[in-house]
Amino acid sequence: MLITIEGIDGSGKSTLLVRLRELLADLDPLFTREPGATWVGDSVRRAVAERMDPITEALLFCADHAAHIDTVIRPALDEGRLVISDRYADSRFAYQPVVLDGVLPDPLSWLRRIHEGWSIRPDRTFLLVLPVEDAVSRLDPEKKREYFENAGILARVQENYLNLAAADPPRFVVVDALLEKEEVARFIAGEIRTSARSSRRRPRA
Ligand SMILES: Nc1ncnc2c1ncn2[C@@H]1O[C@H](COP(=O)(O)OP(=O)(O)O)[C@@H](O)[C@H]1O
Ligand SMILES: Cc1cn([C@H]2C[C@H](O)[C@@H](COP(=O)(O)OP(=O)(O)O)O2)c(=O)[nH]c1=O
Repeated sequence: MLITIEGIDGSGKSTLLVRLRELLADLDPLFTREPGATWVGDSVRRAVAERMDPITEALLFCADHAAHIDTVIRPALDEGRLVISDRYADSRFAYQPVVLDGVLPDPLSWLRRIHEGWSIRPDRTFLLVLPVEDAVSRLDPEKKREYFENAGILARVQENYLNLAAADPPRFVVVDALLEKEEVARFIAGEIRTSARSSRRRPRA
């Protein structure tokens, strides 16, 4: 079963993942992430840091996804493991339309098309949602920021995420990321357990 965790920068994904490792240890999940589960992720980070053109950036994120599926996700799912990914395809569908706005006529359709036929659809996606000002105030002022990490861009990214969730309610669980950390983690861990118990075969995209 494939579970993905999504949300804007500062929504609490990394914090949640640390706690899920403890709370779900008995299920022996494989924890992974995008970008950066393979060396292709280094190219993505470089492209983002150098502000390469948006098409190059989107295709590199996509290449990272393909390598991630091939080397990490598919082998683990084939072994019947529970896989939990910190960001996945929905990050592309939420972030890149903002970056590609004005570059392509319909960025979301283009992004969906280039995932078709090979990407694996998650069984469940937990989307952490909070007011953008709260997310920005949580970001570490000492850490170098990607250009995505500004309130104007993140507001549009979060709107895209909410539209994705509204279009696919069986898959998405929208979680209030302002709740106390432990409450967020326990709720999501409980939902993953329930899904893991009831899962039979995993559907593919
Ligand atoms: N539920 C929460 N309530 C308050 N602060 C939180 C919560 N979750 C995370 N944080 C804090 O917010 C900051 C950003 O969280 P982080 O997990 O790094 O977010 P992300 O990985 O989504 O960018 C960290 O300082 C973290 O301790
Ligand atoms: C996976 C993915 C991430 N991103 C963005 C979200 C983040 O701002 C940035 C890096 O992701 P991430 O590594 O999660 O952020 P952090 O540096 O806080 O650990 O890339 C995209 O724009 N598209 C994508 O497909």
